[in-house]
Amino acid sequence: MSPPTASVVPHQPSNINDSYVKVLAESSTLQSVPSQFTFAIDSKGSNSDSIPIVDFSQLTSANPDQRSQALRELATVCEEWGFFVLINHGIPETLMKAIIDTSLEFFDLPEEEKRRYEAKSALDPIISGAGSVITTANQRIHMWRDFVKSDVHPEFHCPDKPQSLRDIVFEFSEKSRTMARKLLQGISENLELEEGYMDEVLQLDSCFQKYAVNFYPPCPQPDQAIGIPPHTDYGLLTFLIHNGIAGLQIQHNGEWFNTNSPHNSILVNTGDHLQIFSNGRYKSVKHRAVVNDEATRISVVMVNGAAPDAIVGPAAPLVERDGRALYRPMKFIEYVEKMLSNRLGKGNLECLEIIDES
Ligand SMILES: O=C(O)CCC(=O)C(=O)O
Ligand SMILES: [Fe+2]
Repeated sequence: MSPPTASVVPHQPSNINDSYVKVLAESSTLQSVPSQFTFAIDSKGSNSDSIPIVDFSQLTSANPDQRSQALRELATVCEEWGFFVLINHGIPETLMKAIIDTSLEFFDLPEEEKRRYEAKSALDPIISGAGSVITTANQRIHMWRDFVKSDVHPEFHCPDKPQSLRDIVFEFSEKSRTMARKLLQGISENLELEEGYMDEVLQLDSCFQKYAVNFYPPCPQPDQAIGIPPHTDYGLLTFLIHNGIAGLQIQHNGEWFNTNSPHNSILVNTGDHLQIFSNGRYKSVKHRAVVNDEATRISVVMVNGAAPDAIVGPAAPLVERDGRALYRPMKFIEYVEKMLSNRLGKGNLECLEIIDES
């Protein structure tokens, strides 16, 4: 007689709050949003033809007139929107597709594989899970999304599986870093800072980058759940691409706008550290991810920041020009830790605001 085969018991989360949203969404009996996810929201955003587009090839053009024009446009979009659609950026379409497809495969891995990266601390270099957040109203919200994140610079980390992920994420992070540096160079010129000042103060050669993937399964009641509630991002510039399913909304003049992105474009938003560094000139844009009842949406995000150890405060020449600093300086990585462990709670930027009592 052959020995009995061990019965394989699939991982049963001890508590529904532990469950991956993907597993929940795939359950054939799910018809409404479980109560712990309930977050009533009017998810219909406005559409606008005026969401800005920045042409990267003009920003890097050898033609000085073309470049000056592109720089002026960049200054306006950073001041007025904090968000733009980047086109002609030069990242190959094959790489964009590969990172979306391979990131998607991560969520099909066996649960044990994904649970290897469950967070032990906010600064773990690789984290995967399904997250909940505390809002300003002290409410715990379960977001309708699963995620995986890894730090990719200055140290490179990446989940072991899917096997091809490592090379793809490495290449994408390198290319997006080069792009981030060029955009920041343009921003630095627009802020009339001396060449090299920003690179040196923010130690951009060792800049922090995080790769993050958000996986939003179809939701039976999209107006009763949220992918990610309204928040701003830490860092200087966030890049985002997705699988063609809309869901990112940005706040502009108090109104929520749907973002759409032409084929092969990259969505860029300004982060808290750019607001701090620019002494409030460039606001970190508030955004959220809404869900839908038809198709799985995936977004691949690359956060671009200063070096982990760089102290980020308002740029000294701007403080001099403005007569005062609007924010207290803080080490980049301390801010990230603060934000991740209290994510989407009280605005982190508010903690650094210097109130003028004069
Ligand atoms: O998935 C999206 O569109 C938004 C993602 C996002 O805001 C984030 O990961 O911080
Ligand atoms: Fe975000």
